[in-house]
Amino acid sequence: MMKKIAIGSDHAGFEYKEALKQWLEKNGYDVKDFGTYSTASTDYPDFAHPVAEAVEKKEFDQGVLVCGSANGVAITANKHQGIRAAICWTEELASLARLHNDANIVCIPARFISLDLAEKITNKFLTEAFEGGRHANRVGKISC
Ligand SMILES: O=C(CO)[C@H](O)[C@H](O)[C@H](O)COP(=O)(O)O
Repeated sequence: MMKKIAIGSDHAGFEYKEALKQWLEKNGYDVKDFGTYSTASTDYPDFAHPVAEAVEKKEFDQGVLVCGSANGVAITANKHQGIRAAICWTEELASLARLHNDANIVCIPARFISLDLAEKITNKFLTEAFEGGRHANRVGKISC
């Protein structure tokens, strides 16, 4: 079955978000775009909250959020109880975010990495599975 992915960005992440959306569709993912829809200046919580809420409600399997540094979208998404949003700037970090942290949203820093690397990170994040075991105990202790 096609994996359902929620994607969103602010103005700083708009171009990468558009490119990642195309890449995801080309690679067989079912994608919903939560905006923004242009490079006009915006506020990242307006897009990070809807994506996080949709993933939290399990309407989507995973999420992709993009902003300039990835800090804003990650901080916002992690306010949601059911969300583990991870800032990833290497493929190995994306891999570890899945294997060890069972992260469900990948946060891409568009102003600091190439688009090619952003695609590789997204691919790694969406294809790795949580290892469970000792990591499940730790993930279980995150919520307060
Ligand atoms: O990186 C971000 C938040 O963590 C945002 O994408 C913004 O780009 C950043 O805050 C800078 O804002 P600006 O209005 O683009 O200067």
